[in-house]
Parts: sequence; C-alpha cells; structure tokens
Amino acid sequence: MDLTGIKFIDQIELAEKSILIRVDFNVPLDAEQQITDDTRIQAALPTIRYAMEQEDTKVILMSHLGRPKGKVDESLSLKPVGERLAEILGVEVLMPEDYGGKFVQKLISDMRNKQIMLLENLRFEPGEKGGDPAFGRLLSGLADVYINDAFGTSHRKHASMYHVAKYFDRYHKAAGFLVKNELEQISKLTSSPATPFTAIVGGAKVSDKLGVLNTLVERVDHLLIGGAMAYTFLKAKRVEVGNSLVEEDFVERAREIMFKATQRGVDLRLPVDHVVAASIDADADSVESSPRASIPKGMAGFDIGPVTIDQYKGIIADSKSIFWNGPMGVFEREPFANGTMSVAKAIAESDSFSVIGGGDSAAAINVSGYQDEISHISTGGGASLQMLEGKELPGIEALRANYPFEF
Ligand SMILES: Nc1ncnc2c1ncn2[C@@H]1O[C@H](COP(=O)(O)OP(=O)(O)O)[C@@H](O)[C@H]1O
Ligand SMILES: O=C(OP(=O)(O)O)[C@H](O)COP(=O)(O)O
Ligand SMILES: [Mg+2]
Repeated sequence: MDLTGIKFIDQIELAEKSILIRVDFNVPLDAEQQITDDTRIQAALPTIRYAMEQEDTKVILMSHLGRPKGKVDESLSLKPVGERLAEILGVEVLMPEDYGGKFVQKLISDMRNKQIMLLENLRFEPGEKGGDPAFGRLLSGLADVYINDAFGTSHRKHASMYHVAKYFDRYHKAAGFLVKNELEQISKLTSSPATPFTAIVGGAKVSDKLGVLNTLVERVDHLLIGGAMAYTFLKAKRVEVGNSLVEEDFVERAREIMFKATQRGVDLRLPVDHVVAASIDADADSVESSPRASIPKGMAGFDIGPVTIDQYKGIIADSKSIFWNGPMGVFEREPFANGTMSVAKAIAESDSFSVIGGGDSAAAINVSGYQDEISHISTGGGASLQMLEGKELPGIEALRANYPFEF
C-alpha cells in the first residue's frame, strides 16, 4: 500500500495535547458479557501507552462493539472492556454516557494523571454507522489530535473512522502502531507472495465478504471455503443445504465467482461433507456427521466434515503463502470446533508465510494453542480481506495529507 502523506503516531507532536484514539475493541463476549478473547485490546496497548507517556497528554479512546442498531443496547456496552483496560493499565477509565457536549468536555478538561477516557459504544448512535459527518465533527471536538489504531474497522466509512479525520490537519492526525504493523505485514501478501498462495475463507459475515472473493480469486492459486460462507456457494451449485445459513441475494454472485475460478484455473474448494445438527444449541448427542456435500432436510451445517478437513490439510501443507479469515464452523461450541482447530494445526505445521485475520479467527487461533506458529495474526478480518483485494481502506485514506474530502 502506498503510504504517501500518511504520518504515524511517533511522527507528530503529542505533548500537552488531548489525543482521540479510534481503537477496535469489538471483542468476542460470552452470554454473561465476559470477554472471551482480548487480542484486540492487547494489540492496541503500545499506542495507548505511548500516548499516555508523552508529556501532559489526555487520552480519549473510542470504539464500536458488535452491531447494535443505532440505539442503546446494554448487552453491547463497552463497560467490560473499560474494566479490563483499567486492570491492564492500572489507571482509572472514565466512561461517560455521552459522546460530546459540555459535560464530556468538562470531564476531559478535569482529567488528571492516571485517568483515561473510553467513550461508550459508538454504534449506539445512528450517525456512526450512517457515516454522518455531524457525528464525526462532534467527536473531533473532543481533542487536539486524532489517531486511527482501529485496523479491523478501517474498511468502514463510518463517522469515527472517516468523517472525524476531516477536522484535523496533517500535523494533527496519524496512524497508530497497530495499524502500522498490520499494513507492513499484510503488504507481504499483496506484493508478489510466494506461491502456491492459498486463501481460506469462512465465518458468518457472508454478505459482507462474499463480494471480496470476486477479486481475491484473481490473486490466489487455491481458495478454500468453509464456515457459513460455504452454504451460499453450495446452493449456487444447486446442492441441498437444509436449514443452513444462506444469503439468497448472493447466490448469483457465488455462481459468478465459481465460474471465474474455473476460467482462471483457480482451485476453488467447497466442503464435501459436514457436521450437522437441528440447531446451533444442539447437545453433543444430537450432532451428526453428514458424509456428503448435501445436508439433510431439517438439519443445518455448523462445521466442515473429516473428508473436507483432509483435503484442505493437503492443500495447506503444500502452500507457501496462506491467508485465513473466518472460522470453518461454530468453533465456540465444542461439537463444531474440529474443522477450525484442524485447519489451525495444518497452517501451524506448514512451511509458509501465514496471516490469520479477524476478531473471531484470532480468538480461534488462540484457543487452538498454535498462535506462536503463525507469521502474523491480524486484528482485522474484513479489513485485511479488503486490503488483499487491493481496494483502499477509507479509514487509512482519511489520514492522508490533503485528502480530497467532500464536505
Ligand atoms: N456454519 C456456520 N453457521 C453459523 N455460524 C458460523 C458457521 N461457521 C462459522 N460461524 C461463525 O462465524 C463467526 C465468525 O465470523 P466472522 O466475524 O466473519 O469472522 P472473523 O471475526 O474472523 O472475521 C464465528 O462466531 C462462528 O461461530
Ligand atoms: O469484527 C470486525 O470485523 P471482522 O469480524 O471481519 O474481524 C470489526 O470490528 C468490524 O466490525 P463490523 O463488521 O461490524 O463493521
Ligand atoms: Mg468477527
């Protein structure tokens, strides 16, 4: 990626400034709102600590969590994240209920040493996801300097990622250390990666990510599909998929991607067997192995099956570059974890440059225990996919000096 006109946090003056840092604290939570994986918090610490350590600074963090629909949803509050952060950093984390206005301004001006601020989930405000410039402007009023360290959200043209940056000139906005590291590492897969190059794509954000495969298929030798993504493709091949998750609006796109792969001689693989159950909450006894590509009526696929695992393992073992986004199944539940864990092991044992990206994929690799065998664990799934596709990331573009914003 061309970094012309983009500054990093250590290239701008921070002393005596209030610093607004957009982080991606969209961490996986369990039913009790406990954080199950804090990779994204840990990954942002170098930037947060650096900002705190400069002379007389005030640090204000902001993030989204999950996908609330532009209104308050207590189950998606950032409070558990604020508490974890306070423990890790040994500071008080102020969490106002508002995003701007006199109360928050006063809280910031009264901030003392050993205090930082974390704004509440930005997506409680409709203006965040709606990309409302007014919300970006409100946020910009909180600080002297803006830092983007939310790589995992940099593909979103949201108020806190893009519009906020309009209101800071080139001397007052920069990328953080996490973003810098991500751009450097993922660039290794965009500029002449060693071949064979294999991409493995799964997960649940099918409508978001299926379109990306149309370009990705031009860049890889093998494309292995798993997770919920697989069923839209199987449906496009007119294979019976029972109650599995299918994005009907994307079936035609899936068909086009398969056609393109055939034309270009790209090896696109779909699962040939599955682990199925009547529902995602099924107990282990009612989980079945389904030995063919089709899925029985009344059942849904929640993991790839053993024959598919063997096929994917063989391809992974022969690969020299690997990119993986999206778990192969509902790995959070033990009966559906085998596909994801087996793929993690195969990548760890391969002799390749490997990047695993995504909030949930990073959590999965940590559960597998193979995290130290992976070349780079990225905090972004959709963001790293978009970067591999060769498309601009709005959150990064907005940092460029003289970026031609439309107001
Ligand atoms: N077959 C499936 N059916 C439903 N959900 C699935 C299936 N396979 C994987 N998932 C879910 O996908 C989620 C992760 O998807 P996604 O957010 O796209 O990945 P990442 O965060 O790694 O980018 C996981 O929580 C997992 O349970
Ligand atoms: O979790 C995220 O992306 P990922 O699941 O692709 O890794 C980011 O926080 C972006 O979230 P979004 O896809 O709801 O915009
Ligand atoms: Mg995710």
